[in-house]
Order: sequence, then structure tokens, then C-alpha cells
Amino acid sequence: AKMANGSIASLILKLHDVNAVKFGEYKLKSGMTTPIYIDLRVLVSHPALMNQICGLIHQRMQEEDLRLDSVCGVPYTALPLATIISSKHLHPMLIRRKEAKDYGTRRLVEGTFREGETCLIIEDTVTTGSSILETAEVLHKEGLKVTDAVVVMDREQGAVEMLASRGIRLHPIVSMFKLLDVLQEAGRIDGPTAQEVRRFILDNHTFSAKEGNGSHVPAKKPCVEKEVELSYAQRAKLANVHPLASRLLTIMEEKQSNLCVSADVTSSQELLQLADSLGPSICLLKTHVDILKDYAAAVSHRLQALAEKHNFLIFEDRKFADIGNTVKHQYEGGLYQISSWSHLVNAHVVPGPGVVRGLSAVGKPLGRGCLLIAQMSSQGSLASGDYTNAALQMAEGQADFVMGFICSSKISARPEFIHMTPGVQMQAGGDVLGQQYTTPEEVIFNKGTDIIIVGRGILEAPDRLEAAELYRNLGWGAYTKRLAQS
Ligand SMILES: O=c1ccn([C@@H]2O[C@H](COP(=O)(O)O)[C@@H](O)[C@H]2O)c(=O)[nH]1
Repeated sequence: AKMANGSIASLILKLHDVNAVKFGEYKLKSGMTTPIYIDLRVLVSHPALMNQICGLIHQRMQEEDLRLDSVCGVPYTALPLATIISSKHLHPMLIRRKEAKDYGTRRLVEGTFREGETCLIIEDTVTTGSSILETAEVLHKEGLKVTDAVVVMDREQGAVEMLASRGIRLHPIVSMFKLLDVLQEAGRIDGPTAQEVRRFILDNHTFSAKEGNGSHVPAKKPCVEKEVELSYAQRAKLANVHPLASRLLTIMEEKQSNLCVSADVTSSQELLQLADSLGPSICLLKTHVDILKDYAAAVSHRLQALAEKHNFLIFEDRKFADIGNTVKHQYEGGLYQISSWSHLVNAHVVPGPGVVRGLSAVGKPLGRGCLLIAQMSSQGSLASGDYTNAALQMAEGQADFVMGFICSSKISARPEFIHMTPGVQMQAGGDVLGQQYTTPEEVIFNKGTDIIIVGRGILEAPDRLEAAELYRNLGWGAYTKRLAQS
């Protein structure tokens, strides 16, 4: 059985108890200042916790079916971890010296081994992965093979990718987003602290596949592989872009609008009237067709005509979340026949990739597109950390149908993907049912997403058109400011 969530959560809380997780301002080996510091040096004072961690490392070694002839801890903090695993599970251990002695054998690797043998590296914490790489390089020089490393705490800042680019698979026991989720859930840290650290981690990814930067220094401008930013128009012309994403990006550029209005009204007449009056201001109209009390097929026909007239796309916010076969029916059939009129739909990733395959079977031949829900705006949302990463991976695996994300911040550096953010109003705040709002400037300029989704901020305004124009101007202004800064 895969490592249970409960045992990881209990480990995280114990690490916090012994002050191995510290919040504040700290400097890392790379020189980077970080709002969170992981200090596993304290483990030597907590033998029971040390044993628990070694048990989890060994469990991971078995789950991954790792073949090894020896283990080697990265000096110094991981040395006792490797020692316990070696002693308890009878894996021979090697010790990598940080500096050669100037007497005796002058060896950099102590212990007995034969050329061609495989050594598993054990590390306490990784940021860039550079310490593991240094140790692997020393072992390589001695003729040993290093294919895998296990780390207790991955800060999720690029070590997995950097080491993979050097042929080493990294297996983390705890990852940063999981740690933040558990501490926040347990009330150990508040929401703003967790959010500040998440933001820091996302903005300070140290590996760029393009530069292949191996480690010692963060990528030049720290961010998710941040490079010079492309305009919406440039992104529309990219070779790999989904045709519907290209159309949407072109509309955005032409209309100077990154505003999606969320038309959460319950009468069809009001929906159509909204589409007609706000049509010139928006790039996208988002519907919840199942809240209409008087839906008939004619409504979707008229909506399509208005989308043509005002040059916007339609996005039915259906949030599909079932197995592939069921969502196929839900998308194509039933009362609403969504695939026949909605350019875009979205899906939760909780069922796994089958949900996208099911939707794609219906939507792709019609030229439709799909957004994956990677994060949600509501308080206490479970869509964060590993879940968000899973959404990203799922999108990358089916990018011929998935064209972007519903998210609260930019999660992919690939310019083909469009990031759309709900929970937007003029002022930060929320409603009584857990909705949380941020401003257009925060979403587009600071969090780097592409489209603001605004519902009640416009629907409840005394003059809806005036409000829509205000949001359009703010969203577009934040985008042009971001472009100018890149
Ligand atoms: O995480 C999410 C995903 C979807 N929504 C939807 O967006 C609108 C927001 O309406 P407001 O009136 O601006 O709060 C609504 O249709 C939600 O279903 C979201 O808010 N958060």
C-alpha cells in the first residue's frame, strides 16, 4: 500500500512540534531569503521521530522497488538517517567525505564497494537538489551508479526536475504544499502565512529546463520557468496552442478585454439580455445553465447568435466530476446538450484522467476546449498542493483538449495554457458562504493569471454595463502593466 496520508500528516505535525519547521525570514544555501525554513538537524535530539522517519524512508524504498547495493547519506544531517536504515535493514553504507584527508588513504568515499554498483542517496531537505548532485558526482567518480535518491522534505522548488534532468529520480516523503496544507488544517498556521509561503514557492522555482541550470544558483529571475512574457496576441500564434485558446486569445487582444462575466442569473431572458448588453465588454460569458428556471433549447441558440454578434466565447461552468463514460453523456445529452453550444467546459480532476478522456471524446471533434479546476476561490478548498500539481500534470497529458485552468494563481509556465480566476471584486473580502475575493490587479498583475471571472461584482452593481467596463479596464490595465514589466 502507498504511504498513508495519515502517517505523513502525523509526521508533519511532529516536525512542527520539535521546531524543525520555522516561519520567519531565513537565508538558504543558495543565498535566497525564504519565509519558511526546514531544520532537520534537530532530529538527533528526538530518536523516536528519527526512527519514524527512517521507517517511512524504508517504506518508500520498498514501494518504489529500488534496487541498491548501498546507501549514502548526504553529509551531515542525513548521515544518521542513512546509518539507521543501513543498520536496521542491513544495507551496506558508504560515507562521502566533504573533504579528503591529507593523510592515510585520502579517499572521498569510505566503505567497501565495487565499480558499477548502485548507491541510493538519502537526503534530509532539498531546495535546488544541488547537494544531492554534488554527492552523486563524487560517487560517480568512484565508479558507482546513482539512479535514485530519497529525501525527507522537498521544498518543491525544482529539485525533482533538476535531478531528473541529470538522470536521478527523487522520491520525497513530505512535500512543501502538503506540509502547508496540514499545518493550516491543524490551525498551526493561519491562511495568510500559508498563502505567503505557497506564493514564495511558486515564484521561486529554481530549475529552468531551457537553461538546464543545475543547481547552485536560482534561475535568473526566480519564477515558474519565467521568461520574457508573451502578449495574448503572440500566444495566440504559438504552434502548440489549442485552436480554441488561440481564438480566445485573439478575441482578448482585439477587444482589449480579459474579462469573463459570470452570468449567474436564473431567468433565460435576463441571461440573454446580459449577453447582449455586456457582450462588447467581454471575451467570455460564463453560464450555469442548470440554475435557469425556464431553460429551452432556443435559449442556447440565441446565446450562440449573441456570441457571434459580439465576438465572445461561451463557457458553461458545469464542473464535470464523474467517470469518463458518465461525463460523456452529461456533456452531450440530457436536457442541456452542453457540447452543442458551449465552446468551453471545465472539469474537476478528482476522478483521474478518464474524466478528460470522456469529455474529449465528445468535445474534441466539435473543436471544443476544457479547463481543469486546479484551485478554487472558496475558503478551505482542498484543491491545493499535490492536487493542483496533479491537475497540471493531467492538463499536460491531454493538451489537445485541455486549454487551461481555473486557478487562483499562475500554475503553469506554458504560454499555451490560459489561466482563469474567479472570486474577483473591486475589493478583497468574501461572502457569508465562503467565497473569497481578490482584486483584478492582484489576480492579473501579482498572481500572473490571464482572465478575471466576475459575477456579483457586476450583477449587483447599479449599472451593470458601467461596472463591466470598469472591470475590463482594470483587468486590461493590470495585464499591460505586467507585460511592460517583463
Ligand atoms: O473556484 C471557483 C470556481 C468557480 N467559481 C464560480 O465563479 C463565479 C463567481 O461568482 P461571484 O459572484 O463573482 O462570486 C460563480 O459562478 C462560481 O460558481 C468560483 O467562484 N470559484
